[in-house]
Amino acid sequence: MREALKAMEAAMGDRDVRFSEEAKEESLEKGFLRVAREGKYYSARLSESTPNSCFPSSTLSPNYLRSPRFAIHQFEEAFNPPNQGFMAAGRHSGYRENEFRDKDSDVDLSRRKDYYQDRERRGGHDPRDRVRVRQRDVKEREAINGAYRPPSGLGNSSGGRSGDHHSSRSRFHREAVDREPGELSSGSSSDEHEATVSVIRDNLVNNQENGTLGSLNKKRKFSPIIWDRDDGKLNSAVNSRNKNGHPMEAVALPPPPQLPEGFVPVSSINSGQLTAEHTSPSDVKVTVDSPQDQQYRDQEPGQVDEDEEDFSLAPNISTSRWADSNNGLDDDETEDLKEDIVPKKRRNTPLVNPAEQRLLKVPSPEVGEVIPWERVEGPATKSSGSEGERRDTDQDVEVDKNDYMDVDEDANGNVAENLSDVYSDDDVGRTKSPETVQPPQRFINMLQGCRSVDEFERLNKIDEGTYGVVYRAKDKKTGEVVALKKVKMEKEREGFPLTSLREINILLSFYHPSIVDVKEVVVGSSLDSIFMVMEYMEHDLKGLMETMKQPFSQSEVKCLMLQLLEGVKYLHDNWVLHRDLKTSNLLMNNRGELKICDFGLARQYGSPLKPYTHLVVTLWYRAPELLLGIKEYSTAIDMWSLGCIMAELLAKEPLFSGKTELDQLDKIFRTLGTPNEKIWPGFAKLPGLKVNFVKQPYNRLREKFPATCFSGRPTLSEAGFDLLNKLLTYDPEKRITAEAALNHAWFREVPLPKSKDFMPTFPAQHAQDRRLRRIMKSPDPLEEQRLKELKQGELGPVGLFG
Ligand SMILES: Nc1ncnc2c1ncn2[C@@H]1O[C@H](COP(=O)(O)OP(=O)(O)OP(=O)(O)O)[C@@H](O)[C@H]1O
Repeated sequence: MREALKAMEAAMGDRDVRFSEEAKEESLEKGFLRVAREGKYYSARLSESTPNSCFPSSTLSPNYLRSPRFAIHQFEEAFNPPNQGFMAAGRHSGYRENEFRDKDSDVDLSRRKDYYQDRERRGGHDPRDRVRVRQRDVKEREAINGAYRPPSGLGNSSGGRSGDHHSSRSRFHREAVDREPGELSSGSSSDEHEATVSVIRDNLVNNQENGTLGSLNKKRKFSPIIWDRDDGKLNSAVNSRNKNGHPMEAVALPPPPQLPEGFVPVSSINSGQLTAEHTSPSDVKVTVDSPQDQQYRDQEPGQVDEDEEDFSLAPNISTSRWADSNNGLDDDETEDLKEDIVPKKRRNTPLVNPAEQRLLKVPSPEVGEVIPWERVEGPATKSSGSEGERRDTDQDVEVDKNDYMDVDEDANGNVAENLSDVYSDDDVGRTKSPETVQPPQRFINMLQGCRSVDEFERLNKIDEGTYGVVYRAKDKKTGEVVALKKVKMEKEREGFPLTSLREINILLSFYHPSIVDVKEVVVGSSLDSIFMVMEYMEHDLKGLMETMKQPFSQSEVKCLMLQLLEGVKYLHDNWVLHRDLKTSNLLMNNRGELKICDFGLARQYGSPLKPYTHLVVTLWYRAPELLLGIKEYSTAIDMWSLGCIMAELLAKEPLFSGKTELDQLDKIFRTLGTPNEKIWPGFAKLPGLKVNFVKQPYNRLREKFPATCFSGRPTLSEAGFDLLNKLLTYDPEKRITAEAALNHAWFREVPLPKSKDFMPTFPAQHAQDRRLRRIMKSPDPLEEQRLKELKQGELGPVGLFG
């Protein structure tokens, strides 16, 4: 650690940062350095002593330690207010004139110390203790419930009762709520398939006998939550675009976690070099009972819980890698700062393959220094991403001609590249060379600043969302076809929209094959027109499914879900919640690649931050805990969305298409059964549970996805249904994690996931404005609202690019 600190000093030496001995001691203890320079805060997390992120100091090599420095550059540039030239690289004088806070201290650790002492006095305890307690708890539970059984143990029904592991927790009574079946409600009709009680009962009994509803012990990600403080400020979280960008905290994240056993994601620029020693954010696990499908395991058909009052408190999970450090940041100023936290530049890699090592040997770019790609990689070793981009260009010409992409041509042209990057039928173990994917070229010319949007030729408008208008455009120099997302500024009175800053930062920072790549930021004629230059994707899944006659097959859904889960796992491993996963935010190209886009609502999680709004996630994909007003939520909200998406991919129609929040809940309850304290401890206390919802005691999801069917309904195997149930588990604590889902048996059974190369291709949608077309068809109230806004002409001046 000491060496690490020295290395950090050296790495940051040009910024004239000095750490006092005392500060070093503090840092060793807390794994966190905090620096105030020129009115801005920078934080570098050493992570060793932080819960959930232990890794040995040997990994804090100078290479690793470059990242705080990178991050500082990045944040300085990103948070230069627009009038100083947003993203105008090299304008370091900019922020000096815009100092948000003027702190003299170089290392701001004393408040943290005070905070801990204060906590101590108030009987609080170090969050790390909580981890230890939890870990002990895990062991105890494992002893009670038996050893961990992986998801492949489908059909095992002998797991612990869902309530068992809560038995030792404190108990409380909920207010009695008298409800009658069908009592609700929202006034909306249900689209459920009606089935007789006896059929349902038979199904349930059969399933139980078959063991399909049996409980499984599973490892559960010990996910951190967000602590709420202030209901009144909820809207500020939603409308945070109205805020000025605060000085940001550049946070060094630890190396990525170990991949699931036997699984090598498409993104494998990493290897297992560090995995044995590292702990990921998701590595602290608890054993819990299995999810949704077992929610009614102990419930006889027709039986409504009579012991609902006798339940246990849901655990207050509040441990995160950030919690320790952040607990020390207890003044408002710091809370503000934390609220606006964005992730630092980070790659999904412990950087071990030779190409990557070469890359690391190149010193980090200095201010004003241009580092051409060739200098890093050599001209012969372009990343597959770059190749992909070039292919995009070529293909797009093809698309323009006949509106179809030819996958064979593609494969012929790039066989080697593609073959290493797919889920082939005989390669379900997903082993692949770690050298297939390289990080993209994203060095910014610090002297010249951003390029102008004039360097692109507008081809057509693709879509328009809340925060941006997306165009298809061509780079005049390279001919490459890209997507340009113009940040909407018209409603901003106080500078650059924070949501866009977050999106730009996240997308510039992250690199993963399942996350849309932002190549650069360009400026329009006025400084307030900013464009993100993204790789162009021919489709979004929502639009695509609308054009399809048949739904995706199971093997195609598997291919898509694997990519989606990999992307979401990457986000969650990097402490980012997407918070708006839906089919229109999943892009697909005609190479069978799926990429997540729209990070406007994404944010970092895991700290005791300002309250998180529950008004995230488009209604149809919104988790029940959000619909019921919970504000302490975590990665599980994204996993629910994934359940809805999986069902939609299989059925080619949304699973729960509510018109209002109540209607949405009603639809969910009618399909999955009304939750109760037994299957979801804490349910009765949820803030939104003021309405008497329909009391539907059975999980009827299987009716929508039978194992066999001749009436055209989508079929789903037992394993597939098990995964779907686990994604759609009510209790967020029991909901499956991305990592566990990736290891699910469904992906290993026949039909195996389709290779990306053999995914179907579709006519490109670029000639149409996707959103307008979608709005015409979609009853999504949010979409309708947006259409209204569009019609009201709030779009600002129209130029070449809007
Ligand atoms: N890189 C891309 N390539 C092709 N199309 C894209 C790309 N990025 C976005 N789109 C299209 O533009 C649409 C809107 O993009 P995006 O969701 O990022 O905007 P938004 O304003 O944040 O939308 P929302 O209102 O859903 O929050 C997407 O649904 C997709 O159809």
